Amino acid sequence: MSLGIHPLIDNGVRQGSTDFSGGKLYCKCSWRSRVEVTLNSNVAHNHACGCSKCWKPQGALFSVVGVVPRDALSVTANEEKLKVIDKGAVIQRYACKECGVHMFGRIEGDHPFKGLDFVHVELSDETGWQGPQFAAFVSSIIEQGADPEKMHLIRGKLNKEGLEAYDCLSPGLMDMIATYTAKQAGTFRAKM
Ligand SMILES: N[C@@H](CCC(=O)N[C@@H](CSCO)C(=O)NCC(=O)O)C(=O)O
Ligand SMILES: [Zn+2]
Ligand SMILES: [Zn+2]
Repeated sequence: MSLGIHPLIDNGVRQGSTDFSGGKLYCKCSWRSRVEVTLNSNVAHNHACGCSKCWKPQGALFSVVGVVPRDALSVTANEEKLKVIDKGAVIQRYACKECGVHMFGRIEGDHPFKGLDFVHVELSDETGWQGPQFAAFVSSIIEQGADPEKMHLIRGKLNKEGLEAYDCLSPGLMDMIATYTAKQAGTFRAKM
């Protein structure tokens, strides 16, 4: 049985190159009218995400999404085809109105990840992008119809491909969120 986790994971995760410094992402429209996003940076914290909001390719249970500094991202063709799919979400996801692909997600309000844009490197023809490092929001796939009884198979496959399976974010990202929250609360480094 093929679990269809994600094309970048199903047949083995490929790690990128450390000296890779970015490339272009394209939506799925024909080349004449496709939205083009240029990244002047590799991604970081690249991960499989099981949440219901991140864009997934057809048939995949997970999205693969990483971050770049906001200043490293520019829309370089057909920007007028982009629209924010949910203005109420923390991450404002800019999708192509025609093919539906999410080209990037941006946080505008106060947030620990403000300044980072969320992108899907599978939209690039280039190799060298950081490979997926872990899986986040794994249990959330149940909300989209996955069978709870099959979750051990999903987590097993993720682990087999070297990805730790978390039901929220990775410890590194959770620490970033908690550090931000502690600074806001005035409790940062108050103990130990
Ligand atoms: N069970 C929910 C979880 C949604 C969720 O909190 N998603 C995270 C991760 S997205 C990238 O890692 C998040 O930060 N969401 C903020 C946003 O999407 O605006 C579900 O599945 O919907
Ligand atoms: Zn498109
Ligand atoms: Zn997500």
